[in-house]
Amino acid sequence: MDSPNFCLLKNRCHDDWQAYTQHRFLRELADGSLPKAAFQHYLQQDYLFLIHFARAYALAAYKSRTLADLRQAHEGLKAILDLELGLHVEYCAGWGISEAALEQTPEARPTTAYTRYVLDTGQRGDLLDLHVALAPCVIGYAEIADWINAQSFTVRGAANPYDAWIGMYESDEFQAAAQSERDWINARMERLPAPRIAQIAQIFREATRLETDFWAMNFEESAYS
Ligand SMILES: Cc1ncc(C[n+]2csc(CCO)c2C)c(N)n1
Repeated sequence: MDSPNFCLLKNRCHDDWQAYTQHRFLRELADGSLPKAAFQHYLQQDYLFLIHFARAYALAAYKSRTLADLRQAHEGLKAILDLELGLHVEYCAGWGISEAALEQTPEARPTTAYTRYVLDTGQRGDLLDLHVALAPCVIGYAEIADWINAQSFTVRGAANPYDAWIGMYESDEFQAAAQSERDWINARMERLPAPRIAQIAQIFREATRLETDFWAMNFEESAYS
């Protein structure tokens, strides 16, 4: 039998993974029909989300025993601060929303739920628990960009207002970050006993479901904010 690896985590929550990575939000983003208000809500919440995820990578750095693990955490932190947040600030500036205003955005409950789940899982568990809680995000967005590009209904270029978002997650930098995260998790899963696999599969599933809520909230803003 093959040794356990990242694919096993996805297979154990196949339906949840599909619900997350092929969500209605993404279909509409891909063909450009997503209402602007839904995207704006998403991006503003994601700004708050990324600040907490940067803290989670800092926690991963703190929990690292080796220089290699420290560098892995550093890469995640850098990608958020130097790349990802820049897109959010730029989109929002285009809509007349300043960074100061972004910081004042009230946090929606799905944002609180997901970010604090990852931070709590990381504090309670070890470095593998933390990376598995982060995996749906890092690896999921890279797979989502590939999925979007493979769909016949996808519209790219100036005709799609969300083209820059797709462009960021299909980029070599993000695809490489996702691959490095897959490799890191694969190496640590190789000799894990079944009960430990079951534990991390549960974490992966929970984080995946919280990602789905993060898409869904943008269509039902009044229920959350
Ligand atoms: C809700 C939500 N989930 C995932 C990402 C994507 N993402 C967050 S941190 C990170 C790795 C380092 O940049 C990636 C790819 C997001 N932006 N928002």
